[in-house]
Amino acid sequence: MASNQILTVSQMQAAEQALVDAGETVSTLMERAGAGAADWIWRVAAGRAVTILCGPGNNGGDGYVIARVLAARGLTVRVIAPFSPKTPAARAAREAWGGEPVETAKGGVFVDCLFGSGLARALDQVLETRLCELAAAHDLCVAVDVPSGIDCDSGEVLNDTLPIYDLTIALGAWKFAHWMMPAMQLMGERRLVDIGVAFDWDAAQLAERPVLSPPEADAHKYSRGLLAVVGGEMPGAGVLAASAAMRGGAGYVKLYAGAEPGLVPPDLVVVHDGLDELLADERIAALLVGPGLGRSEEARARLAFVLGCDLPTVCDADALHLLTADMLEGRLSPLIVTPHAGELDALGHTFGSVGLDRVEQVSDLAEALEAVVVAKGPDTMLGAPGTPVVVMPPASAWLSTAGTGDVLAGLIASRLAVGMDSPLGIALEGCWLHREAARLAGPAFSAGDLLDHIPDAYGVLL
Ligand SMILES: NC(=O)C1=CN([C@@H]2O[C@H](COP(=O)(O)OP(=O)(O)OC[C@H]3O[C@@H](n4cnc5c(N)ncnc54)[C@H](OP(=O)(O)O)[C@@H]3O)[C@@H](O)[C@H]2O)[C@@H](O)CC1
Ligand SMILES: [K+]
Repeated sequence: MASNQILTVSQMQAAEQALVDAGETVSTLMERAGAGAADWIWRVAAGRAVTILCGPGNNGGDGYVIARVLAARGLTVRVIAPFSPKTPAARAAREAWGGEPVETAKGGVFVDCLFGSGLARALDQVLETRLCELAAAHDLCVAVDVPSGIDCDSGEVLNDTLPIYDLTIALGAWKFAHWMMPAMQLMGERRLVDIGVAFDWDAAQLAERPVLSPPEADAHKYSRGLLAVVGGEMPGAGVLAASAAMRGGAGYVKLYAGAEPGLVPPDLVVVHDGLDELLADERIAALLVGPGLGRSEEARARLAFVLGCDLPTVCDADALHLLTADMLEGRLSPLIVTPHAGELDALGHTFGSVGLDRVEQVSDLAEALEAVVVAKGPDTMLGAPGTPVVVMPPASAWLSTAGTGDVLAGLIASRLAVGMDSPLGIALEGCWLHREAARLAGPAFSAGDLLDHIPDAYGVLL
């Protein structure tokens, strides 16, 4: 059964080998992959002609299977083959197709079977131009497995100019490039064809939508979770995070920051003095520190004090620039950090995970901090100690506005105060609430507008 696992090229090769060891042949796998891809292409072609560009490897082999299947269903199929097939399975697939390649074609659906997971370098200029011209000459573009010219594992785009596809049909399992920037921008809609690849416990996962619960019938504000948000110099960010947290499931949110009364919604409790007294409250279920904290020495001392309380904590924003290993010494409670790309780099410098690719960086940092790392951005990725990374499906690009990170931190902290799942599950709940709220908010929202959509987002996840 197709799963949401994301495999590296070497994991994919191992999976293919395991199937071959179990008695399959590469040709039967190619047949399955090609037939599955042909089904999708048949649907989107809706009777239009199909042009398939076939490369030298097994991605090209898939193309010949697709050509044969679609021609047998009565579609006009044109194959363009700048290379002759180099693998036994691709050669057999071309023979079974039995047609004559053409030099060029236009109109209908263009199918890219030039290169898949075996791409070893950027396309040369001639191939790049040919690929782009063919894509431009057709009404609809489909990439088989992955678009040609991208690195499957890193999501890097190796050529300056590549087509943007309407549909990408992943074969056997997702690759990181399907869900990682910048390659994911080329994919269009994504569909997965199952070819029998087994579930790999060491594989990364594409996040699945969590299911939240309503409060128990006898719930009260403390049983639902008391969250303290510790801010600092810039109270607006703390107010935003706390306002999100009030809608994320926690029963009670207290904000410690010098917020002006005019800035504070009436249902948010603001504490101005006595941080030690506030944090000594045994009813506190979780803490959020960082949004609006500042980076002064006072902020650093405040962060150290908060972390020293050893309560379940979310660290965001300024806290991520101030965080050092000694502040985490002896901590036993869950920690979740929510860095954007710049903060991830800052943490990498402090905790020694620079020069790695993004997946390794997130995993390494999770191990070093013994924390859940939510590397937020257009391709949000979550890491936890001893667990492969989890990648969020893309969210609204309108989230790229100031303050939405504070809202995310507030939501994750709220889920941490509710505390019904593992720290990784909790972080995912917050990310999904954020994603759903952004979807419901539509275009051009501000971070404050997002707050109004959190209750409906919650409703979607119940
Ligand atoms: N895994 C599975 O279970 C299944 C996988 N399947 C399919 O197989 C695909 C992977 O196939 P693959 O390994 O043959 O690699 P593929 O991408 O077709 O090309 C490699 C060839 O291209 C060449 N080459 C590379 N870069 C180049 C460049 N820039 N410019 C020019 N040439 C370049 C390279 O030769 P090189 O020049 O590097 O020696 C080699 O000849 C996978 O994506 C999926 O579609 C399914 O069929 C069934 C089940
Ligand atoms: K391809």
